[in-house]
Amino acid sequence: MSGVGDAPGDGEVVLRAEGVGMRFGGFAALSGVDLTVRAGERLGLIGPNGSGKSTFTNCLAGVYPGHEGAFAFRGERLGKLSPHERARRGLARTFQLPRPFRGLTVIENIRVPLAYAGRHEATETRAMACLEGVDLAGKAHRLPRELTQVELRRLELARATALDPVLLIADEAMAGLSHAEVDQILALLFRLNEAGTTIIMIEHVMRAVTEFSQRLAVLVAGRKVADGAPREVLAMPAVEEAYLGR
Ligand SMILES: Nc1ncnc2c1ncn2[C@@H]1O[C@H](COP(=O)(O)OP(=O)(O)OP(=O)(O)O)[C@@H](O)[C@H]1O
Repeated sequence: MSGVGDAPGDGEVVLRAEGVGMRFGGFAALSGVDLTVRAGERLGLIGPNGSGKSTFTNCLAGVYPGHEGAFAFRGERLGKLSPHERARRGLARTFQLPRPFRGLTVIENIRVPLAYAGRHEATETRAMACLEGVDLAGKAHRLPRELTQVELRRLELARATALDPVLLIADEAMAGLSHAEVDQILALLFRLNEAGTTIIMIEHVMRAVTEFSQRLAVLVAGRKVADGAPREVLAMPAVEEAYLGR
């Protein structure tokens, strides 16, 4: 399958994963995964529970430096770069369970990553702009425990995108949200993508992932079994079987 379909497929390659694998003890959670992502793309990375999506994300983010294979990000081999060094190069992720600093206000939660990255210039203004981008400016001085679930997801997105990442991996940003809340997060992700951020969406909410993605890559039991235009991928027997558990 060609992969990129009629998406902006001729853009610069932002990410190239080659033969990525990860073992936990004797168990291969991920095996031989190749993936190419181009600038501006909206890619859905799907697969049943336990198929390796988060493991792939953790390998890419630098959490598992002992993985097999290699990543090149904007042409640079990531090698043993730490998660922090990868973030500085424009790689961002959200976590399945938002992890705000519970003792800090909403705006302080954004100022911390900005300061950590050495962006001391006007961090207050920049942090407020980030919150405006996710419609949370009105809650800037609240504590995370005062936020609703969808507001926490929006804060997580603001935290992840405060440094203007080149590539954002949104890992189950919509789990447990209502239909209307899923639409809120989708709208934010579309907005980020329109502003130039390449996005990999890892999601079980199929309505959202099919609406969002120009391309789908499917993992089953740690291997990539499909990669291409959503309609074609979802019609593939291997994908149907994986989802129907046959
Ligand atoms: N730190 C770990 N130690 C041992 N096994 C792990 C570890 N992390 C993941 N696994 C196993 O690796 C496999 C892939 O897990 P992973 O979390 O990557 O799947 P996933 O596709 O993200 O699942 P989900 O959709 O449920 O989040 C699973 O069998 C999981 O139990």
